[in-house]
Amino acid sequence: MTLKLGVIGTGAIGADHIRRCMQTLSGARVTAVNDINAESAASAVKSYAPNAKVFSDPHALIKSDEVDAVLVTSWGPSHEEFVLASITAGKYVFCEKPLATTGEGCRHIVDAEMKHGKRLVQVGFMRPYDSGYRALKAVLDSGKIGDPLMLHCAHRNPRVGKNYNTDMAITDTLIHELDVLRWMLNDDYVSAQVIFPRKTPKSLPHLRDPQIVLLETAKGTRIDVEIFVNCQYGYDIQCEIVGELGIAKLPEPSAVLLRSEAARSEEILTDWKERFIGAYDVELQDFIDGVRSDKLRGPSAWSGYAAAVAADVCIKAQVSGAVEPINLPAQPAFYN
Ligand SMILES: NC(=O)C1=CN([C@@H]2O[C@H](COP(=O)(O)OP(=O)(O)OC[C@H]3O[C@@H](n4cnc5c(N)ncnc54)[C@H](O)[C@@H]3O)[C@@H](O)[C@H]2O)C=CC1
Ligand SMILES: O=C1[C@@H](O)[C@H](O)[C@@H](O)[C@H](O)[C@H]1O
Repeated sequence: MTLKLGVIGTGAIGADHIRRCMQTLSGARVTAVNDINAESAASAVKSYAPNAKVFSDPHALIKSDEVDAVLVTSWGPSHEEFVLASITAGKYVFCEKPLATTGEGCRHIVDAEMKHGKRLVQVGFMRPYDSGYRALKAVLDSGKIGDPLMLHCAHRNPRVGKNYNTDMAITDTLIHELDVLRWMLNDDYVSAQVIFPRKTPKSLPHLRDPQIVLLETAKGTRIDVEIFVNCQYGYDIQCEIVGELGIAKLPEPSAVLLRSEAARSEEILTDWKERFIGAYDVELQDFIDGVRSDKLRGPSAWSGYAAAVAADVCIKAQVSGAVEPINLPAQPAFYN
């Protein structure tokens, strides 16, 4: 049976997910959409899902018989409400990151899901599905570089819009590293510090950019992550693991090596949509397959909660400048 999907939020990633569900993936189709901006919903439907019904009320969409499972791709602050409503309706829900903008908000979802008694939530952390990160983890797990001692990471966007603020460097951008590095290392964070280097003149007055986040894990691995969202030159994701016996680096996306005008060059991507296109395809196919087989396998609400707890502390550390402790409760057996 083809899964009927309802999508809440038809902006950049919502429209892209509708396109991939309708044109690339198998086993599902988009039957319903909602956006507070009716023009955005109408435009997404026209482009990718002409037979989908446009709902003016997101809660009516969630409850509708025309929807078997929900994709939440609206702005971060609205996620908690829609995920909780999906759990109440007993429907599977894929929620883009962040699961909620605070640890407390994520905890409400974890508690509601455990009370329901079955996993219903998958978080849109796509990096564990990325072939490069998977290859890097395979090398680490093989023991070839020994135990990880230090990680040097960078998350660079060419530029951001005027609504992006200093907190969002953590809740919207660093949140990807907070998830994927925890998965990569199979370890939890115990402290965080945030340092602000000289500010780029390309940033807006209200935004501190770049930032360096220093993390420490329970096993003692030290991580530095540069967040630089007005770097101008491209969309660039770096991750280097320094181990006891060697170094392993995230592969660069494949690109043609060009020899031209007395220079050797390779194109750098400029957009997350292209950089992680394969990972988004695989994560959503995994969600669709998980729902159809009544068992989700992707990043859980607990992963969303763990990342949000660390993000809360990073935001505190932005203000204090101090090394702040991170205390994540033990993972409930429900999520093992
Ligand atoms: N996994 C990833 O790499 C990415 C994840 N995202 C996440 O996806 C979410 C959406 O991001 P974008 O598509 O870039 O933003 P966007 O601003 O392009 O689109 C968001 C859409 O949600 C709608 N919306 C906002 N509040 C709503 C509400 N209460 N009810 C219904 N519709 C509502 C807006 O009108 C807009 O059309 C964010 O949580 C963001 O962090 C975004 C980009 C990449
Ligand atoms: O999730 C994403 C955006 O929401 C976020 O704003 C960007 O910084 C990230 O690179 C992108 O992957």
